[in-house]
Amino acid sequence: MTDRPKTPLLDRVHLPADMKGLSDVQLRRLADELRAETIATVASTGGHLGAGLGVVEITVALHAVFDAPRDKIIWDVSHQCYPHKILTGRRDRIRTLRMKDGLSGFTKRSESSYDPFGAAHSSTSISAALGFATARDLGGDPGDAIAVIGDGALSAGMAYEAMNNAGHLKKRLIVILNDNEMSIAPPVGAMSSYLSRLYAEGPFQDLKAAAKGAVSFLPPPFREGAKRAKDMLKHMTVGGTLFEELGFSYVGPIDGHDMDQLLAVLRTVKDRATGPILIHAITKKGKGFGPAEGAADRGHARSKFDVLTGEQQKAKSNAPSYTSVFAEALITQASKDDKIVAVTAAMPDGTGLDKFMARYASRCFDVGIAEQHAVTFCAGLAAGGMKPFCALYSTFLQRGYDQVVHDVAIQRLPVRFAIDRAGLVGADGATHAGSFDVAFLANLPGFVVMAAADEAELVRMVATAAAHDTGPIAFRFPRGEGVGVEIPVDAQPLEIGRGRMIRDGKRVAILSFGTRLQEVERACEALGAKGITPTIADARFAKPLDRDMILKLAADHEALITIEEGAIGGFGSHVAQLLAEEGVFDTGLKFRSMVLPDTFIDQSSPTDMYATAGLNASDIETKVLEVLGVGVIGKRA
Ligand SMILES: Cc1ncc(C[n+]2csc(CCOP(=O)(O)OP(=O)(O)O)c2C)c(N)n1
Ligand SMILES: CC(=O)[C@@H](O)[C@H](O)COP(=O)(O)O
Ligand SMILES: [Mg+2]
Repeated sequence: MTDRPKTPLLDRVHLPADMKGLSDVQLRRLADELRAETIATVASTGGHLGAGLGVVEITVALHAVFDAPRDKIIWDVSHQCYPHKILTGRRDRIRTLRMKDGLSGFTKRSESSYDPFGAAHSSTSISAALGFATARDLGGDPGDAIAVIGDGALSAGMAYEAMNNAGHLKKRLIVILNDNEMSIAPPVGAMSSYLSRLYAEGPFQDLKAAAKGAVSFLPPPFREGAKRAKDMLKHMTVGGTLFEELGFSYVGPIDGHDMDQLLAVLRTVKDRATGPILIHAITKKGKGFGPAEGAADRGHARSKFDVLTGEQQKAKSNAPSYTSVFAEALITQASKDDKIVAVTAAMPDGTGLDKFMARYASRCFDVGIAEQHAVTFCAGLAAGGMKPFCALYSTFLQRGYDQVVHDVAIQRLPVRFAIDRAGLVGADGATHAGSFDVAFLANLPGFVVMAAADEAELVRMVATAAAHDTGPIAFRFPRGEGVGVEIPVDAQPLEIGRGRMIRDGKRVAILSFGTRLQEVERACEALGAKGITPTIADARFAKPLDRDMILKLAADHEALITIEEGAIGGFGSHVAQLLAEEGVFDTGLKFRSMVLPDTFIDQSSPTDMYATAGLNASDIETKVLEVLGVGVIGKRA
């Protein structure tokens, strides 16, 4: 391919195969264009910005040297995959990122053969890559397996489980440690300090032999830059690192933005690697976009923004976010009780614990991306006499489930689970939906499980959790803003297992668990115009259930409908179990349970996702009409 400076290279590179004839100079130019395209894309779509900007050169170098999709490039978390998507046949749809029917914000097997493994939760890449490498050696899919994992993701146990196994299996496996000295927040932990020391401690041992080889084995089109590569390779380290002790060859640290270094190292590794090898690349999160580089989170995630100034579009809302209401309520409780401590797994901003930390630094712990540890750490804190609040997103709590069962529930330890991002979250899609926590917590003996219907209820539930000392307790609340209700100043603990009546009506009772209550009220307004006035109740508790209230609702109405922002097996199932056990169905009660459907719902706005789920006001209205046998049902089967 001849270099024509006026034509953007990116317009000629639709797939990695189109990069194969490019010179190293052209590859550098391609990286610059890719960075500009990534910035322009996220400016128009919003999404994860900083991580992608940090791996632009790594992305170009990987696709130039390796042969995807035959070689499997596995991005950890995969929030950094936008440049990869642009280079792998998806540039024409890149401005649909994270939108309904658009590209996912993460890698997804069903989206492209260049995404060999889907991700969005962290620290899975080395395990998956080792799986591919092992399958290959057993006669499965051929090709190299390359995991690209961040320094933040390296705080999770899974990454070590994978390295431990890889060091033992000794399969050819390539891991690129993308070390930008950032997680979402500044990284924490001893491993992070260790990586910083590796980075800072040079000069390293010579790798002269490999350097020599680096020049000689390069095919003619790639010889450019080889001299520099040779010089650079002299300064890399071999031996003595933790990774070497685990059975990996360690190469680095290298400058992950220097294309010459990257190309030389990757070509050498591609040519010579026999067992597991880890390439330590130092990068900058947000690289090349001033407003991201200069931001505290290095541009981790952004709403749509102005490319020139970096200024982001602001959400229009007068109500505070549930997260901030939780944080303030926890601070209030902590000011009255010095046994209260709080734990986050690498999400201080996302969970609001950054505010708590600013106030009570010694009582707040960021344990890194380590949800399993967070749960058991809280169990230990509780056993030691503290009152731990374990603040996790619903979707990430999934990772700590055995710890919830084995370390917390069986020992009846009073760990308080503050479960943020409950229900459908929007643009992050199915991987981040908080769908399952009610189902997997409410079936555990002795657990108290609550859902807040609005921000005032959330404050009451924080007070309830603080006061509950006899066993585990959880409360869930959604992503985004509250409804603008008045927040109680001196919130009192709720009576455990007591729901509340919202309004009395006739014929049908709707029993809501969580923030669908607003949709229920909207539906009932519309039904009122049709002469139907349902009773509305807020269950507050999925466990223990308010048996008296539920049995009375069942006795006083011809139909009972439950609704929740969770999957089958949650609140509605517990109500059904109660009604069945009490013989209520034998008396002819009509019962419906509105839950998330048995499918993973792709990204869209939360409202649209709830429409897909059939849980919006119009769906509730339709359900009431259907159960009462009234009106025409045109909307949904
Ligand atoms: C199990 C899990 N916990 C938390 C998160 C939220 N999360 C997404 S990216 C990220 C930081 C990752 O840091 P790093 O691996 O260094 O990548 P970088 O963003 O710096 O490129 C976190 C905590 C997650 N995706 N998965
Ligand atoms: C990739 C990841 O897991 C996080 O960055 C997540 O997208 C954050 O979600 P919130 O925006 O809801 O905090
Ligand atoms: Mg990082």
